[in-house]
Amino acid sequence: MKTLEVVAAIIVKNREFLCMQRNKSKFSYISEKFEFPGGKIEKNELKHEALMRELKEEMDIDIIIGENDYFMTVDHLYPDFRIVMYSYLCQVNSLEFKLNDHMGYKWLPREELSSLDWAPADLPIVEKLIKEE
Ligand SMILES: Nc1nc2c([nH]c(=O)n2[C@H]2C[C@H](O)[C@@H](COP(=O)(O)OP(=O)(O)OP(=O)(O)O)O2)c(=O)[nH]1
Repeated sequence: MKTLEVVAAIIVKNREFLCMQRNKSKFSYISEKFEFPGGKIEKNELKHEALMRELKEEMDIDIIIGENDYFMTVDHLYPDFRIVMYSYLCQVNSLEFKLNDHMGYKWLPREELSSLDWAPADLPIVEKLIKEE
């Protein structure tokens, strides 16, 4: 089975988390689900560099992400592929972004994160965010 290495950004502003809604997909289990923005790491890319590139491409966001912002790794088996997802936590004071690649978004406080229909691989991240305070 194919393994995808993915990076994702947990962006926090005024104690609210940026939750992005994926577009429709042929894979029902990720279609229109919520996720943390990011994408696949390309060959020879460092993880935090891949994440900055993806945020620029998908949302026109310029933020600096460093190895120190690492939050957790999720290893999840979907029916058609496996993903290993490295997440990074980024605090911002203000943020403008575009929806180049998503159908919508929500800013939610920690206690409301579990109300969304998340991509299954994101659930361990959401759980850890809810527990940490
Ligand atoms: N970016 C991101 N991907 C996630 C999350 N949760 C989750 O299961 N995924 C899955 C969905 C996709 O199968 C894969 C990431 O692919 P992607 O489509 O976002 O990445 P990409 O921009 O590099 O892809 P592409 O459209 O260029 O092929 O990881 C998440 O929180 N963020």
